[in-house]
Amino acid sequence: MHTGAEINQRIARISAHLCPQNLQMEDTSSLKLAACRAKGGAPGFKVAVLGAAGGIGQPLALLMKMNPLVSVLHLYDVVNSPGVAADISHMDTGAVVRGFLGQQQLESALTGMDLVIIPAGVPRKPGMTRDDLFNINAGIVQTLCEGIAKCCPQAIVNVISNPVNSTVPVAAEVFKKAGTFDPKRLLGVTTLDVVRANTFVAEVLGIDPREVAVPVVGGHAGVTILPLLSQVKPPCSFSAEEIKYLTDRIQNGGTEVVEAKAGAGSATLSMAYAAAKFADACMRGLRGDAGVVECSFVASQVTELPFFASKVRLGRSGAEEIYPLGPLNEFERFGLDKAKKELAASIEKGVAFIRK
Ligand SMILES: NC(=O)c1ccc[n+]([C@@H]2O[C@H](COP(=O)([O-])OP(=O)(O)OC[C@H]3O[C@@H](n4cnc5c(N)ncnc54)[C@H](O)[C@@H]3O)[C@@H](O)[C@H]2O)c1
Ligand SMILES: O=C(O)C[C@H](O)C(=O)O
Repeated sequence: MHTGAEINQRIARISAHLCPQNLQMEDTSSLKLAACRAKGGAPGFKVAVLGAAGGIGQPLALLMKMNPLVSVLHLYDVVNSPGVAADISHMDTGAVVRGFLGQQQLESALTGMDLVIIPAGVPRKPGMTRDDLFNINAGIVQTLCEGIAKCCPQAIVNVISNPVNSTVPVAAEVFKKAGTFDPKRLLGVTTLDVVRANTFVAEVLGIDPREVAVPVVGGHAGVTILPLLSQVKPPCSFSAEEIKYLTDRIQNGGTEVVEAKAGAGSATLSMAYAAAKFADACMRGLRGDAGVVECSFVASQVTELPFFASKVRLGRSGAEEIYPLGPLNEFERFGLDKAKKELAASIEKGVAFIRK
């Protein structure tokens, strides 16, 4: 026999699980119950996806729900997140899913998170550059990072929103202003460039892309995307024609998808795959795994620029080691000079947006 109070508690717990987006900030009893559920679940990391109802956000939420390293998954958006959360929450994997809708629930979405992934923002249409997204997306990233600084300043932050070359500096400035900036914990996601490079190089070599590792350095837009084809693993050589073809295709992979989608957005599925791969690497680093190395756009001293993408070793505190670029050939040195010129302006634009 259950008492009336026990039955009420059980109903509250089930409804918090089914409709977690309905939880109010002041509804502390439901929040406590939801927290108990999380504690009772599999050990792992608490992850928030901001922009979870979007083209990237939805498949990324699905992939994070499938990741055994995730114990709690918070899905935040300004539209449609309750539906996405309800849908994803029916998957019989370990992570407890909660949805959060609108600015008034941002703080609840962020509190206690270990890893925050940001794919919120508008995507490109044909004819646009990533920089054309700056005016809208910089403001979105600013608001979300202000929430992170307040509610989970220790979290690892993965920035996907474009233009990454500027939104990462925006995020850094927000954190500096709040006194919470830790350069090791702020990572711009450039994994899609590496994923594309591995795929296109494997096609040319006629081998399995899973056997290929191409370092891609610099940034995440046009000529700032610099694949180091002289450092491909397994070691191989390319003709001058192949180098030109591969470099152009890797640098314009995003535009290739934007044009193919013909106004319906930019890469979402391959991006969700890339973001999930990078988030998994971040969590393996947080767990203390050795030798977790990925390319990422981070605060860096590898060049004279304050931010640069290169190989980083991910550990318990984020990007614990940033590797130098290694020997570059003449083609790559030329590409690096071009990349740095464009990157300097994009970084400055992001910094100025907050310091204005
Ligand atoms: N880093 C990369 O390699 C990479 C790759 C692909 C796309 N992107 C970028 O990712 C971003 C998202 O792309 P998408 O295709 O998912 O776009 P989308 O329009 O499909 O989804 C964006 C989502 O963000 C949400 N959003 C808008 N403002 C928000 C706010 N203030 N708080 C929370 N959520 C908010 C929207 O409601 C929407 O659900 C774009 O800026 C795009 O350029 C980056
Ligand atoms: O190209 C875009 O606008 C989206 C993204 O940056 C990509 O590389 O696919």
